[in-house]
Amino acid sequence: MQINTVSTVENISTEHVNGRTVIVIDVLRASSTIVTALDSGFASIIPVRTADRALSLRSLNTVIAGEWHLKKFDGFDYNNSPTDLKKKDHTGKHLVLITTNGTKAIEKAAQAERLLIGCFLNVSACVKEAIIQNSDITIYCAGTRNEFAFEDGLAAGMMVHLLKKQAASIETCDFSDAMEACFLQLAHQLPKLLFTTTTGKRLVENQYGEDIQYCSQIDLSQIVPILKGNRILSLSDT
Ligand SMILES: O=C(O)[C@H](CS(=O)(=O)O)OP(=O)(O)O
Repeated sequence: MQINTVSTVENISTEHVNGRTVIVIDVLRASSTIVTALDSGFASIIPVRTADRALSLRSLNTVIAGEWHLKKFDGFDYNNSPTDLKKKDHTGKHLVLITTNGTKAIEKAAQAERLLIGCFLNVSACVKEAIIQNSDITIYCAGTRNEFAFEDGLAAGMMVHLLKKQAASIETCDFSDAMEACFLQLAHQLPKLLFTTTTGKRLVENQYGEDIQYCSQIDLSQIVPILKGNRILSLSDT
């Protein structure tokens, strides 16, 4: 089994996607929001690319969330904030979501054999599920505004480490090994380290420090989100 880690949203190629299991990581915050939404009772997530498209899906059964460069769009119910979303019961509703990096990464990798969503919150469940299929795996870091995001690299490194421990025989790329080394060296500095990353600092400036603390929790959830058509569901519901 080959494991490749892709460092930014634009670095993905068809070779990284076709016939593979792709895990989209966007720790701060899209992946964490998606895991949290499914964990707290949303029936599905509908990722979209424009605010107009999101608003066109408004109905009694939808909740609309998202941001562009951290600012909530006019007319939306929520920012891309997992801790805000959790405050109210939306059981059975569908979350329409647009984010700066995460939903773009999901769209770019949509042709994967299986597309899973991962972050610290569901890291072990996600890795376990990725191994089952026995396909090659691409760990796809969404990053931030076309740049590498350290928090995504650390989560990728943890996944690589778990994969090495659990899969029978794997081959890793240099970037996967580098991220594993970073994770092993720095894991003890979580959650503090996430406050010092580029996205972490931006979130603090915008009063979203609570999200950083929340998103740094390891294995809070057993939910593994999977893309089915144009929706993201919990794998256990498919
Ligand atoms: O909403 C977020 O946390 C980020 C915003 S930023 O562009 O990275 O500052 O978007 P995401 O798509 O969740 O990475």
